[in-house]
Amino acid sequence: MALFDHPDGEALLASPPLIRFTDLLGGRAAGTALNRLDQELPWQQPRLCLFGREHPIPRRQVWMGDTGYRYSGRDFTPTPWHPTALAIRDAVVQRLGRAAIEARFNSVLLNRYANGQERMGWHSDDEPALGPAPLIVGVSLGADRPLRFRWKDRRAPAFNVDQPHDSLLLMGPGVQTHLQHALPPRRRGGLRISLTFRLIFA
Ligand SMILES: O=C(O)CCC(=O)C(=O)O
Ligand SMILES: [Fe+2]
Repeated sequence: MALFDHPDGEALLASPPLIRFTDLLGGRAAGTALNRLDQELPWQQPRLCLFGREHPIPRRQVWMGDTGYRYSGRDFTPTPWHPTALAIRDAVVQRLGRAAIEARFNSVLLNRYANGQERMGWHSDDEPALGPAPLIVGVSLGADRPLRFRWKDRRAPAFNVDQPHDSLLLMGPGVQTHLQHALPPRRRGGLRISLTFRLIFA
């Protein structure tokens, strides 16, 4: 079976591969996971330097995993694995395994958006420590906020990907090379927590 054949995923792009899977944990478990992560993690709002000025990021975040991480010129020491994040990681690996996609993750960035105003700007997850062709998986819990993609060479129009509660979005090899993504603000929208799983090479 080819690497990106996917029995129950929905291919939003074939090349580079962008595939969405829904109903990752199941209704009750997904709600419980959202609540536990919301209440039990040490959410932080670091200040980042942008165009020479420091701003608090417009969301909260936690780095979790086995290795430190460098992001926007800052070093982050990870929080130890929370059991809920580990359970979600296991569910992701299993679900992808059923689609014949082999994945391994040693790190996750959790983002907490309290409301529609909180957001993430345009970027690619292309830090050298992720290797040249990373497989990154984003899991969404809570409010449905679309992720917006644009091609770096503007060869095709930008597009939105819906990220319903309890879904996962796989960004396969090449996605970070050729596209950027952002989580734009929305007029409405409640709490959302995303987990983006990565494999970091020490
Ligand atoms: O919250 C999201 O859906 C986007 C997260 C993201 O792009 C990231 O963690 O790098
Ligand atoms: Fe990202």
